[in-house]
Amino acid sequence: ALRGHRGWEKQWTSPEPRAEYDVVIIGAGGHGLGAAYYLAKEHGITNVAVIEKGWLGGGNTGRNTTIIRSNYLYEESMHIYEHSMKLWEGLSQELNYNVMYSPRGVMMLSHNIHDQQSFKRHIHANRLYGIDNEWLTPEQAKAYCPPLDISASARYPINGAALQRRGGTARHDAVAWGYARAASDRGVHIIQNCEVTGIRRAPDGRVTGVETTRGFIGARKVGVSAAGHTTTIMKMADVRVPLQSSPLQALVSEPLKPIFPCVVMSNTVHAYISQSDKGELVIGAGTDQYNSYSQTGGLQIITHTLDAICELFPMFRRVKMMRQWGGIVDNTPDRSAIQSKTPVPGLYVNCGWGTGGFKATPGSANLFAHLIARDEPHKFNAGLTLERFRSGRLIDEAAAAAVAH
Ligand SMILES: Cc1cc2nc3c(=O)[nH]c(=O)nc-3n(C[C@H](O)[C@H](O)[C@H](O)COP(=O)(O)OP(=O)(O)OC[C@H]3O[C@@H](n4cnc5c(N)ncnc54)[C@H](O)[C@@H]3O)c2cc1C
Ligand SMILES: CSCC(=O)[O-]
Repeated sequence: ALRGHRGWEKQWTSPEPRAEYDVVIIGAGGHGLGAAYYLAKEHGITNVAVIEKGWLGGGNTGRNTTIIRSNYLYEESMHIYEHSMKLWEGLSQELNYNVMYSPRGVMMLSHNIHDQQSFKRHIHANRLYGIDNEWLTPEQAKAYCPPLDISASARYPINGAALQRRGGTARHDAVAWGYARAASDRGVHIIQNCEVTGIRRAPDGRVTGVETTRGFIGARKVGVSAAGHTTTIMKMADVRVPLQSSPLQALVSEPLKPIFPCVVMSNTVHAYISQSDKGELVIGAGTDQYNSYSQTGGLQIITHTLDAICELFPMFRRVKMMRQWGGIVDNTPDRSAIQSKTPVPGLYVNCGWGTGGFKATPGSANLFAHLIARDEPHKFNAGLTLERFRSGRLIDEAAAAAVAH
């Protein structure tokens, strides 16, 4: 129950933009809204505006399959995803908004010796860092998720699985709404239906504000948190960012009685599945193989994914699909995020979360706020620099990305 339930009055204000703010954040997704909240709450910076071209939460934050986990390979990744996981565990209380965090377990299926070696490497690395992750035999995987077909005649044989029991799901809309209300309560302005069309700079190169469809808005600091649209925005400041924007699709089935107890993912067959609290099977696919800003995607991608789901879980072969959609994900060459200062003084960028940034929402927001407020990274996001693509100090998480990207 929400403490001090507020009835149905407005959840957040929708003010006219001021002429100037201390900080402007471009993008009212979970990352941008959360960063504004933490700027106010942890750094006392409340003269902040989050500028959103559409409606808050309407981007990937409201379009994802809500999987949360921290079982990545490298220390830089484990820092930020585990920081996030710990924030997820207390987020409903922090925001006084039920984000429906559900640690039901995330199980990554192994189909061949390569999968097995890769997952066991992740398990050992995670355990060294203090992150829970364990190897299951096929029989143990079936016991944890009874609908799974582990028979020897299965189209995609299973030789084991990696289980993170603290992994799970959360309600994506609620995360955006919770951060928006909490930020707004602390004086942050959320300016929706206001597209950023330019980034203005002073003669010495420093950022001075953003051009928008509702006029110029001045700011000493600008944080870009626009996911699939990052490259087009950073180009407004002559900053190139190594991202590929492409569609990632998901779909939901007709509602069923509770039948699916956890999250199951398969890198090899490009499919993952969970069941929402409304009873729908929530199914995700790999990315489309082309760059695009369309929030749709190719039919062949989801039919392949449904083939895989039907082979892994034969009992779902007669279930009807109800709705399909896509988002535009921003993948970096090494499949790790960028949270960094830029060559433009006062301009900061948070991007590259690709297909896996929902799980990072609270951690990323918290650390992006730190970077903007202090003009230097926290130790947990210090490795996520734009510079690494020049130095070659990459953080290769393609295997942990979990589906074909
Ligand atoms: C189908 C799908 C499934 C996914 N599943 C998972 C999952 O299970 N687990 C997981 O961890 N991750 C998942 N992801 C990835 C995750 O959704 C994203 O990485 C994450 O939500 C990004 O959050 P964000 O706040 O950075 O971006 P967004 O929520 O996309 O917010 C960016 C905002 O910037 C706004 N914007 C863009 N350009 C401008 C402009 N010029 N002016 C003003 N505003 C602008 C957009 O309108 C948008 O609202 C999935 C993504 C998709 C598409
Ligand atoms: C879209 S893949 C979801 C994840 O990274 O756990």
